[in-house]
Amino acid sequence: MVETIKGTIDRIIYHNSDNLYTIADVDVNDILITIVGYFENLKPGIEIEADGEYINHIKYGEQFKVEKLEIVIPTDTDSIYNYLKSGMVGGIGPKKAKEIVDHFGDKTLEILEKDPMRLSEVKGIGKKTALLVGLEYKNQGNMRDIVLKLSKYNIKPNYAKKLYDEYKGDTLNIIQTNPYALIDDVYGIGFKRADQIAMSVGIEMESPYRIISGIKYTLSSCYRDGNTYILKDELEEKVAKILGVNKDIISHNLANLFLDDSVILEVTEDEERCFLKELYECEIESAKNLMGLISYNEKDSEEIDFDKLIKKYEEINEINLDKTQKEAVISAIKSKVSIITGGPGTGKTTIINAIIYILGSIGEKYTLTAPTGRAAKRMSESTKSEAKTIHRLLEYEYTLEDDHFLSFGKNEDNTIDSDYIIIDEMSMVDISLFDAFLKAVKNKTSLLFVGDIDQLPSVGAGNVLSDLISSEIFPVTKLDTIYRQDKESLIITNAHRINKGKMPILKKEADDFYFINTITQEKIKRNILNIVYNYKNTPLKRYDLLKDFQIISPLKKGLAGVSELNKSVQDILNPAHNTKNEIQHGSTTFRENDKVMQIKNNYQIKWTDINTLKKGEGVFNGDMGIIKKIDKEKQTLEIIFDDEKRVIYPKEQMEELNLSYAITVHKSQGSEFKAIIIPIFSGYSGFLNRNLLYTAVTRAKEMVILIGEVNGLKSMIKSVQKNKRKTTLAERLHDFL
Ligand SMILES: Nc1ncnc2c1ncn2[C@@H]1O[C@H](COP(=O)(O)OP(=O)(O)OP(=O)(O)O)[C@@H](O)[C@H]1O
Repeated sequence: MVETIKGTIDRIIYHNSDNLYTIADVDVNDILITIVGYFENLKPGIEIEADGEYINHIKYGEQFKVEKLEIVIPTDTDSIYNYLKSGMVGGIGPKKAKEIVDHFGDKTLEILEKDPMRLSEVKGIGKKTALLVGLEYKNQGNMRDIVLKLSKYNIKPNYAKKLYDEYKGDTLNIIQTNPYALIDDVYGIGFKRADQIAMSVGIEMESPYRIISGIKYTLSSCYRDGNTYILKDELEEKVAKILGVNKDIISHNLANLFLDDSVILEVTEDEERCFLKELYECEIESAKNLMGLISYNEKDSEEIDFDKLIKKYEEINEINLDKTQKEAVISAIKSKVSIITGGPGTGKTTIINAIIYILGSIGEKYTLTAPTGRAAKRMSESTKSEAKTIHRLLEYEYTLEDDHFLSFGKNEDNTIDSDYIIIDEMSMVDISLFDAFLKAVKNKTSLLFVGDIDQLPSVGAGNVLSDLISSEIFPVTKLDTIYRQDKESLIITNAHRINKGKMPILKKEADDFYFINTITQEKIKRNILNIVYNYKNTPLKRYDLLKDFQIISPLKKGLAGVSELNKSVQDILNPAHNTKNEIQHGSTTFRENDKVMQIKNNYQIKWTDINTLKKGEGVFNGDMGIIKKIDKEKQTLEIIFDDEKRVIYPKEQMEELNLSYAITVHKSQGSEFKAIIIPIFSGYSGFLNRNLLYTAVTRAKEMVILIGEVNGLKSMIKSVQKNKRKTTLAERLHDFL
């Protein structure tokens, strides 16, 4: 039965600022009643009136479940003072509250609402503060109103708050006319969520907003799978299925998108392709710029005495480059654009070092770069020369004004000053970054792309390294002699075996490659947890499990997927303790000393180098760090990334973080760890393939432990992910030949 209670908030027992779930005690005529519901900004001392029902909670007893809550605007000066001093209106604390109420008496709230500038009559309040307080007061009233109205459309308060923050007074109007606008405007709202809202608001199934949004959503999911285009027929079918409408309606709306150029249709002899405009342009521009580069002028390398320089390099480094390696060095220096690909331990780094030695000797200015922070760091260490991430090399900037726009300081008008640029880990470079990079390359500059073609392709769209090789336009050296191969070390031997489709060798005496045979995800998980728990009695004993060790799982979900493993391993490696602060975020508990990973690029977040105190911006997808401190009051996390960058995460940014005791293979690309555990599963045909296993195994420097099913291992090794991505870079390069 719905009842109404009226009283004063006595204390807030719990408040989750994420979803606004709140538990509070309310003093109703001297009796404390516990209310639960979703509220923004309740403070002790505030008077409320709430409609709801009494429920019996198994653990907490009787509670009042609130359906509707209104803050009673006080009228007498004491109540107004209590209301203001509670901090309800940002910018006014207890002292100011008293001064304001003393000055305006029972007219205070009227002044706040209608003529806030008069607040500056109070000593110590300037015009600016008066304006800000007035705006805040107005904002709160509007927000309460809108949050309430949105709840009718089943929009929870946490979303309602995000919407209000974005649209303010226009919120209702936008929700009722085109909720699909939310997808672009409000972080965290995707097509599915917007569509649910649209349906509850009563938007027509066949509304053009809905169809067009569905088309764009489907195109972007094809882009997320790595393709740069999708066949028209396939697109129409997919959209029709997702939206539950007739395919003809999709064709009709798609035609309009072709007309305004936001989707590009390309008809070839055998295909009708649909592209998102940006990706279409990226592939064409990249091809044009790259071909422009090689046509600019041939390099004059006649004068270089390669034999002498290579010999010298060999003497200094006490190494003899083999024939292929020497040819790779010479070809790389002679060519405007060239490629070196090879698996682990085949000499890629050795060749890069030889090349930069020669470039240094002949006085050419070279630049080293790699797609991720970790890969760039490794490149710096192995070459003893500075290597930057491609983003940093391009001097990325992120502007808030222009709709969260990422731009690069280095571009066609301000090119990179270098004679020779080497990109390592090229398999991770996607078409958008490649396009931005090529725009910033001078005509005189030569390029060398180094990578391992058998690794998983880039997370973003495109298949750049593979397309460059298959175009057969640039000199390519494929390294296949394995040099780093200690007698008893099996990691590299086995990585190459896996890559060739053979089962790994499992020798008793080898102490760096283990396979623990077990079936079912439950047992796999139990085995992993056992090893972590008893690691002092296992071969992992020589490692620091926070720094040197990584669990790399092919799956996100499931018992032995990343999410579950993270929770369980956290309990073992960093259990709760009264000396360690914690913060709850969604279903994740972040605790001091936890290992975490940034899961999306954030170009703006500020960091301070803990050694040099240098300041900078940007933490990127895949960066890992440790939570050093949690400020429970301010609800912030202090994280140190890569032992050097200190970053403070406010509550709303925590959705960009995951625990990272376990990470996916995709997130592990470009990183290396001393010891890793990989769970091996059966099933998921196609997804669990050879490249995935190969990429995971090659992340380990000293020890690999595979745990799972032999049949799963066999089928992964058998399953080859043949270049399934739909991309056109190779074709475009030929168009410009
Ligand atoms: N021609 C050679 N003769 C002897 N040793 C070599 C030769 N080429 C490379 N090596 C050695 O093999 C090891 C692996 O080489 P390098 O690190 O260059 O390979 P890589 O392809 O970069 O491997 P990874 O991708 O695993 O880092 C190094 O210790 C290197 O000194």
